[in-house]
Amino acid sequence: MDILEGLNGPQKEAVTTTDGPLLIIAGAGSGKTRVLTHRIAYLINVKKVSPYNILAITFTNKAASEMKDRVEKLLNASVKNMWISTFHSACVRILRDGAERLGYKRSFVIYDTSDSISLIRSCLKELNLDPKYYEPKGLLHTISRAKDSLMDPDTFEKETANDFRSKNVASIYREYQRRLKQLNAMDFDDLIMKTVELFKVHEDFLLQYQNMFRYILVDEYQDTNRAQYELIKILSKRYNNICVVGDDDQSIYGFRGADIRNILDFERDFPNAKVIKLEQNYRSTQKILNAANNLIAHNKGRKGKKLWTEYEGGPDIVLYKAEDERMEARYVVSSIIDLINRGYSSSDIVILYRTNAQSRAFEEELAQYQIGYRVVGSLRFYERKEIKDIMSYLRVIQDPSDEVSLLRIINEPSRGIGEKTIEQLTEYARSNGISLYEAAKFAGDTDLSARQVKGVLSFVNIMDQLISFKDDVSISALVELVLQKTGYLEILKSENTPESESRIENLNEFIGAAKEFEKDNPDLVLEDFLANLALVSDIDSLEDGEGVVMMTVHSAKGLEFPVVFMVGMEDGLFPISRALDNDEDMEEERRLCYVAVTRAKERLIMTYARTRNLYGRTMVCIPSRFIKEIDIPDFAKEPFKKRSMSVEEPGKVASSKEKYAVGMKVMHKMWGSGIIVQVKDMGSDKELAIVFQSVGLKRLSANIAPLKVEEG
Ligand SMILES: Nc1ncnc2c1ncn2[C@@H]1O[C@H](COP(=O)(O)OP(=O)(O)OP(=O)(O)O)[C@@H](O)[C@H]1O
Ligand SMILES: [Mg+2]
Repeated sequence: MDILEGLNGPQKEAVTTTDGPLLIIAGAGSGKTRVLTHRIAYLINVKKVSPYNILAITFTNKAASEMKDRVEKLLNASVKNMWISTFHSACVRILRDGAERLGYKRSFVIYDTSDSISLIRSCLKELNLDPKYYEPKGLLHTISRAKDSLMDPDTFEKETANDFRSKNVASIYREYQRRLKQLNAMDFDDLIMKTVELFKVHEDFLLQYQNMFRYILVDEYQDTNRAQYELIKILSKRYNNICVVGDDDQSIYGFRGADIRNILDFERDFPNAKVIKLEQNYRSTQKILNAANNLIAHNKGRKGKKLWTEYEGGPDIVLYKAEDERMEARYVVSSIIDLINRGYSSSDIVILYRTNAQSRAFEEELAQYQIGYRVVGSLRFYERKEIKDIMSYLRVIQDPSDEVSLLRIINEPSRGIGEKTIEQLTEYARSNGISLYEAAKFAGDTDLSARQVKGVLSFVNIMDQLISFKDDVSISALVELVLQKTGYLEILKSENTPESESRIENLNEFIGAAKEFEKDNPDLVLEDFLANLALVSDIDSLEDGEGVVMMTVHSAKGLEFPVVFMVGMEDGLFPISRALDNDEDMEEERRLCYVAVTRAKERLIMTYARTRNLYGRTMVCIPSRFIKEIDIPDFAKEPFKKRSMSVEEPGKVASSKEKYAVGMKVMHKMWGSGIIVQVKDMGSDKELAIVFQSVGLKRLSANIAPLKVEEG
């Protein structure tokens, strides 16, 4: 197979310009990733470069394995051992080889976030600092940013430590690094920083790798941080065959230390760099590209470029205004049902949102119609740690003998109730034939130390209090009380990291879910609420490649879908509120929106709500400024065929099978009310798939089922 086949002129040039520095700066969907894969194949097949002399870097493991697949197809040979990987996995491989030179053992361990946090805790103890004022997660975040810009503890101290607190932070960083090394461990950020250090200190080692990686390729270059940039700069110094592809308009990781200067300054740092622009887009319709071009034109400081395509026409972009977030979810899901009926498969469709907490409304609505979905890059709402924790609290309040739930929360947040304590309590419970919760009340009668007893009793105290509130306050108020009385919320607040912020958002969203439930079911109690949650959270997991995809815009980078829903298009949500008074953040939000728009191949549907309950608050919303900037004169107002809701009077028997359509509400004699989700032609009859509130999905014959059409 000819490797240059299926490439346009500039793409061919990019593939065949193999020597010297090359910057391919091009808009979304213009074939950058495709150029990289063809370039690898070209180097190997035509230039006879050994696969071992190539290093290709992508942003995620998924992207790396996709790139391998594509190269294998082009070459018709296996590339299993090739260095096509993320920055982190490439560095692990290099460090396994050279870590001994830095005083680590070959077998160094890699610490994940939770390991790192417990280590920071222990450093605080060592330094006699109070974790209340030096919150471990916040510290880790600070240390991580320092490592992103290659600041070791000394540099960090010199450059930032100018008051009492920051001096202490520098000491914590120093102690943390000392302990890591002592433990023969590296955290994620060390992987990059230590590799750079290794190369800087050991020239012979560097030379060995420079000779090995004669050709270096980097995808999504706009999102590299300083440390990663230094790494590729130092590696490519000898042969200078470095090809980076990126799109300054898609730089969206500034908050994680990605440095847009890396792309804007490439030509300065690599003199003689050749620059190739790709402008033809092969992904999207012209209508979608117009939207993307209009939007991004509002950013200053960019290397201006405009996308075009031969794919004229295509369906109009849809803008839908919903009354509130539940109507928004309902609209999106009924549109999805319509699209599926028109032949799209559910995995062609993605719902993109700005923050994870937004997924809940869609998850619930999709579950109701039994449409499979996957939440990518994060957990489903009800699988998230903080949500499981709060649900466990509620379960224990409902039924203190629920041991599984009790064990989940007895030391969450940490109250010094460790494994040993729990073991002893369990034993006491078993030998006295009582529940673990009962046993906890008698902690004083066990062999536990005074300190342990105190911890256990204070937990029981809080829980007893909460249990006594159960019947007197609403469910949502109870949830708030749990978060307050247990200190759960306070601890998250003091962490003050993007992660803890998102946990708080999710918890507030959970309060919102409880409020919704109360409003809809004023007579129901905690037990019913929990039963209802069990239903929503218990959906079978899907095979890979099935189901509607849901994810944040951040995780959609590099991907493409025939149908894209962009939901929650409101000022304060997208763009996110903190960007409203900060120009730099606003430009990053706009790039993020550009990423979202350019994921769409055929259809783009944007929705916003007039009012929104999010994070447990009701807000009156203003449509996103990005909608105006996208500036489409003719948004389709009624995107999907208006469903023939009912031509009959409400409640009248639908006698003709023609009367049924997807989305109709019907009333069944036995099963009560339901909604038609599919109509299949069966010759003279039709098969109706209906989701009933009482019994779930049923398939019925239109001719004989005892149905009445309800008012839409
Ligand atoms: N010359 C071409 N002929 C036909 N299809 C092409 C061509 N170049 C790219 N494509 C197709 O266009 C789509 C977008 O390509 P690709 O993902 O490589 O773009 P990209 O520039 O990496 O996009 P992003 O900026 O979103 O990462 C893919 O489906 C790809 O197969
Ligand atoms: Mg790409």
